[in-house]
Order: sequence, then structure tokens, then C-alpha cells
Amino acid sequence: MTVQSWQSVQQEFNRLKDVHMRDMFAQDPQRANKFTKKACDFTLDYSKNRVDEQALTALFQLAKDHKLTEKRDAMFAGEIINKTEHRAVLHTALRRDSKDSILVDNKNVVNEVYSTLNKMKQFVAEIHNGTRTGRTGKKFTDVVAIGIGGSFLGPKIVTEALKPYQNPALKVHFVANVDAHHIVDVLAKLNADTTLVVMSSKSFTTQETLKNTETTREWFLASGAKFEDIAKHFMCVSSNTAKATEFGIDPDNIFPMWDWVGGRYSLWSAIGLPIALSIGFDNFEQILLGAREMDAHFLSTPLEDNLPVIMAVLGVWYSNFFDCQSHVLLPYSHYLRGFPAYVQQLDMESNGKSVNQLDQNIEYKTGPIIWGGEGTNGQHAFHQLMHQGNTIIPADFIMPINPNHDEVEHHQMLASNCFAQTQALMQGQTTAEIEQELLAKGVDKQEATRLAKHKYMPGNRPSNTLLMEKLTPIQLGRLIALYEHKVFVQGVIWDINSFDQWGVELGKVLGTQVLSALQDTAQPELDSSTQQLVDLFKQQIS
Ligand SMILES: O=P(O)(O)OC[C@H]1O[C@](O)(CO)[C@@H](O)[C@@H]1O
Repeated sequence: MTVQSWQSVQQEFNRLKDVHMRDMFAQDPQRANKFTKKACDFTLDYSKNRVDEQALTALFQLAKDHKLTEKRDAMFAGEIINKTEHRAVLHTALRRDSKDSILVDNKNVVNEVYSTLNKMKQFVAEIHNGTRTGRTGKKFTDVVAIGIGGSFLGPKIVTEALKPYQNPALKVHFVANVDAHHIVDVLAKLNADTTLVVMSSKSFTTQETLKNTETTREWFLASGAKFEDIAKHFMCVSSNTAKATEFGIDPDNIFPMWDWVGGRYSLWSAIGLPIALSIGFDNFEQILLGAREMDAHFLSTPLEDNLPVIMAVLGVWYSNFFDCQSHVLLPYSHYLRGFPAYVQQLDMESNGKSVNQLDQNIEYKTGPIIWGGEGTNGQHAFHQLMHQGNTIIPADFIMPINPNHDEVEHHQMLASNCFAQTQALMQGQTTAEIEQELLAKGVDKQEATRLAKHKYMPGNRPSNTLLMEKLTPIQLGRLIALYEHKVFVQGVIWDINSFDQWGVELGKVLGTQVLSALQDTAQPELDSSTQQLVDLFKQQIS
């Protein structure tokens, strides 16, 4: 980080670190209005953060000094910004207008994107209208979507979030884990004659995905199908056409992916095929359109009014100055219950880094631990620590104002809990207030003083509230793109490469070695603890 920007923000932190948001609200009746921005049908209220205009100015300057706008434009233009894998980063090309042009190796990638989208569109229509059937001529009723990480989380959470748009005649089942309890349970309910399998793996080397697909292929053949029937039932999305064909997938059934799309940024590509199969291609296009709108907002809005930038600089403020370790996502929406897990991969796989773009080790904090869960459930579980634990956890409260049901009172209760949690986190409750309450209830003075200590709510705990009118395909596209860009901005400020993921590789290599020890096909050198676990497993497995 440039020393000057760092120092300016540090000064702001020193000025504000002991100021309570209660006092900020009391002193400025315009505070909520001042720190609320509307864009892309979102309202972002970030007034319950420990900042004022001066601190925010320093934070935006930090982003400017890290050449945010230049780096953002370089990403959108297809420059090789992933410098450890020597790749462009162009998930935004997946949602561009068909008339646009972005050149990678002298090829307009937007044309490739649209030829794949057209192939998806035709495929989805054929499955939905029954012109493409299974081997016995029956219409498909189920899709088993196999993939993991970025080839799973995006399609799964989007399909789940858009339940009201799902086609009831075609049920999509997602399977990721190599733990066969999942695939076995899923397949047990299905009829192979009416089941379509979509295997998604950008690399086509991922152990879990290959194994689950093999198991599904065995199940399919055991149903009486012949080897040549596989072509009618197994589709695949991959950038590794050679490996996919070698595996037995018909080349016509391979939907392409490109190395300029990272797995965790890929739901907009053919990796989104299970989404389109579930909610229809028109709705899938709406998701792309929403993301395109958020891209336009990110590209053209001054940093001070730019939603992903505001959320990003606030995150940096808490990680690097308040020393916060985690960030919690709290969707007050059952349909968005998977969103924290999605952002967890997006953010932690992107920004969990400790070497900068100049190949130097860095000491400052980078990506926070992302976690969360749906409201109000969390209020009866982990919110205790958010309110009274001795660590600050910045929170994003996310809520659609209009639900997809007619239970008005339920929704009012949901909203009141969401808003009240932001209020409780911000204002807290002083020991004097608590003591007063206890005395009024007839508790004696000594007991009231003692209890007040335990009931004390420090408050001053920051949160953003992100409201949307309704959770629709277009709005979900905007929401996901908002978080993608937030992660990008933070990566720029931390001067890291947000687009590689070397940290997951060693586990894969060692996993293969340990497997050879479990299967007695090799005797790798293992540390005594790992060897002991292998021996125990082999002794006790029946
Ligand atoms: O699509 P693939 O190549 O099977 O990879 C799945 C996931 O595995 C990872 O490489 C991590 O192991 C993710 O980045 C990726 O989304």
C-alpha cells in the first residue's frame, strides 16, 4: 500500500476509533440519508458504519492511489491481469451485449460467448419441449448436475434462490461431494431413462467430479442402457475438450468454457446450464442482464457513489484498521440461504493471499473469513457473539422487500427482525439503561448492578443493509456481480492477484498420495500422524 494513503486512513482511524455510532447518529439527523445510495434497484444503507465523510474520503483516496479505475478498465478490456496463470479475467465478457467486442489472442470472445449461449438456448428448449429425449424416447424429468467449487456453488445457489421460477417438470439435483452418501441418495430416487446428467468441470481433472460422474455412468449402464446411450444422457461443460472426449462424452455434448473465466466467476457461462434447465433460458438471460447492469454501474459511477467500491473500502477499513477477522453475510431470505457459502468461495478463494503483485510477502491482512446464514435463524444461534463477543464482526444484512408469498405478517416479522438487528448492533445498551430497566422490574440494586454487567451490549458494531425490491433473476444477477466487484476492488487495494488459487493444489496432490496408501497401490512417505490415520482406517474398515 502506498505509505501516504495508508497514513491518511490510519489518522482517520485514530480519530474515530473510540467514537460511538450512537453519538454520530445523535449529532447528525441527516446521517442515514447521507450514507445511503441507490443503484441497480438496490438501496445500500451504510450509515451504521464507523465512518464519517472525512474517513470515507481517505478510504476512496486509498482506492484511487491503488489505480482502481485503471485496473478495473484493464480487467474489462481483457488484459492479462492474472499474472501467475498468464490469463485474462473476463467473466464480464460472459454478460456483454452481443454487439460488443473484446479481443483475446486476436479473437472476439463475445462471439464465442454468444455461440455458446445459442447452443445452450437450443438445448434447453429441446429438453423442455421434449424434442430431445432419453434413450427410451421418454421426456427428461430430472437433471443430475455434477461439479464442485465454482462449478457447483453458483448454479446451486442461483437455482435455489429462484425457486418460484423453476420448471416443476424438470427437477435439478446438484451433487458435489465425493462422499457417496450424496450421489447414492440422489440416484436412488431417480429413473435412469428420464435422467439427464450435466457434468461441469472447467479442468476436467477434479477428482470428486470425475468419480461422481463415473458412479452415475455405472448406475446408468446398470439400468439396462448400452454404452452408446451415454451420448443421449450425459452432457458436459469443460474447457478441456480432449479429456472430456477421452472420458467418453460425445463431442456434440460438450459445452465450452474458456481459461479466461475463473471457476468461481463462471456461473454466467455454460456452467450455468443447470440453471437454465431449471428456470428456463429467458430467465437465465435476465440474470446475465442484471450482471451487465451492475458492470455498467461499477464502470461508470464515481467511486463515492459506487456500491461495490463503498462496500469494498468499508471492508478494508475493518480488516486493516479495526483488525477484524471475519465478515458475516446475513440474508433475511430463505431463498438466499446459500448466498453466504457462495460469497465465501468467491471472496476467500480470490483474496486469501499473502504475496503481492510484486511477488513480495505481505504482512497486512487480506481477505477476511466470510461466513453467515439466513435470518432470523442466526439470531437464535451465532448473533450472541456478534452482539457481546469481544471481537467486531462487520455484517451485511440483505433483504428483498417483497416476498414471493402472501403471508404479509410473516414478512413484516422477518423485516422487523432484520432492521432491529442492525439497530441493536449499532446502538447497544448501556449498563445504566439496563440497570434502570431491572430496577423498574423490582430487582434489588445489588443484583441489578451485577446483572447489568452480563447484559451490557456495547453496540458500535458495524453493518450494511442492502435492500432490493424483489428477488428476481435480474436482481440476483445484479447482487452476485456486486459482490464479484467488491472482491475485485479489495484485491486491488491489497495489491494481490484475486484470480489464482494455488493454495488448493497441495491438498489435491497429497490427497492422491494418501489414496495410494489407502488402496495399497504405493507406499508414500507419510508423517507419523497421517500414517497412523491411514493404518487405523485400513484396520477398521469392514
Ligand atoms: O471446474 P473444475 O476444474 O472441476 O474445478 C472446480 C473447482 O476446484 C477449484 O479449482 C478448487 O479446487 C475451484 O477453483 C474450482 O471452481
